[in-house]
Amino acid sequence: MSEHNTDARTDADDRSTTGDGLRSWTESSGSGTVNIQDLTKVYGEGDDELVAVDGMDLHIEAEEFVTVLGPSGCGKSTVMECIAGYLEPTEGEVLVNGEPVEGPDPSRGVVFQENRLFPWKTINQNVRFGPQMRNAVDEDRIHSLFGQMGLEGFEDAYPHELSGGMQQRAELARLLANDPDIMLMDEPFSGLDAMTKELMQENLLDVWEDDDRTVLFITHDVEEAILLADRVVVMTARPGQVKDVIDVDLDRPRDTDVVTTDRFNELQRRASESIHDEAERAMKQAEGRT
Ligand SMILES: Nc1ncnc2c1ncn2[C@@H]1O[C@H](COP(=O)(O)OP(=O)(O)OP(=O)(O)O)[C@@H](O)[C@H]1O
Repeated sequence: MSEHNTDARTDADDRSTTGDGLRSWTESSGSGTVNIQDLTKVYGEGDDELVAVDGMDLHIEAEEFVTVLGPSGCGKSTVMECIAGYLEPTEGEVLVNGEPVEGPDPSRGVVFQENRLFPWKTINQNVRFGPQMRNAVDEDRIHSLFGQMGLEGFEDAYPHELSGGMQQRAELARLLANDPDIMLMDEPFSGLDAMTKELMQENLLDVWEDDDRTVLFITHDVEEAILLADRVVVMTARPGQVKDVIDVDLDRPRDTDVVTTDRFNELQRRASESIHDEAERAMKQAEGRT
């Protein structure tokens, strides 16, 4: 067992559950370590077998903001879905707070590029759906989330009545209503226009700086990866592994102006160089040349 894993088990000792096995509302903050250990995920069988991720190791500290960069098809979403508990690893394991992930849990909230709001429910109904299912609605919290996400006045709107940016704010509010320890974000802003994306990045940084949450954020955008992260993990082309980990030593709190600094540019260059060869390999794979 690795040193990191031992640390994570100590965190797990402090973890409490309610009678029905779900993390209780008040006890859910403060933890959120993730240990990915020798994770391999193979899809299909025989001639259709595809090794998406091969022996990946990564430790994420509680309250850390980690972004993941990698070429298309290198297994980023696969890794995230193993942490979320949507997928089972073929080999290896994912530990959260020292315990193996055995399925989805509200303490691990997921946001995708396309929001998963219920189209037939209002924004208010969507946001309170998770807590309602667990009999854990906190009216003050729901109310303050609407303020924090700039959704006041849109409580009774339906998702299709909102812009793409507003829908992603509602999606974030829906996620935060569950007070997750860990936020798993799979290219959440990639479908947004540049200005909305920048506002959402600032919004997310504010949310993260205010609360004690671990964030794993997948992106193809090198600038976004550095702007948000404590550490940028660069993955290899498929089968995915960790190629490089870049410590982002930029001051916090951060806003989008930081992208004009020399240090930002240095980090951006390093990340771009690191991903360049992998992107080429991924392109050859896609063209069937490897
Ligand atoms: N359910 C599945 N069945 C078979 N192959 C799959 C399945 N899901 C993903 N794959 C394949 O596994 C590989 C990794 O996919 P994954 O979506 O994890 O990559 P990614 O890095 O998130 O890609 P992208 O950046 O394009 O979103 C890809 O080649 C993909 O086609």
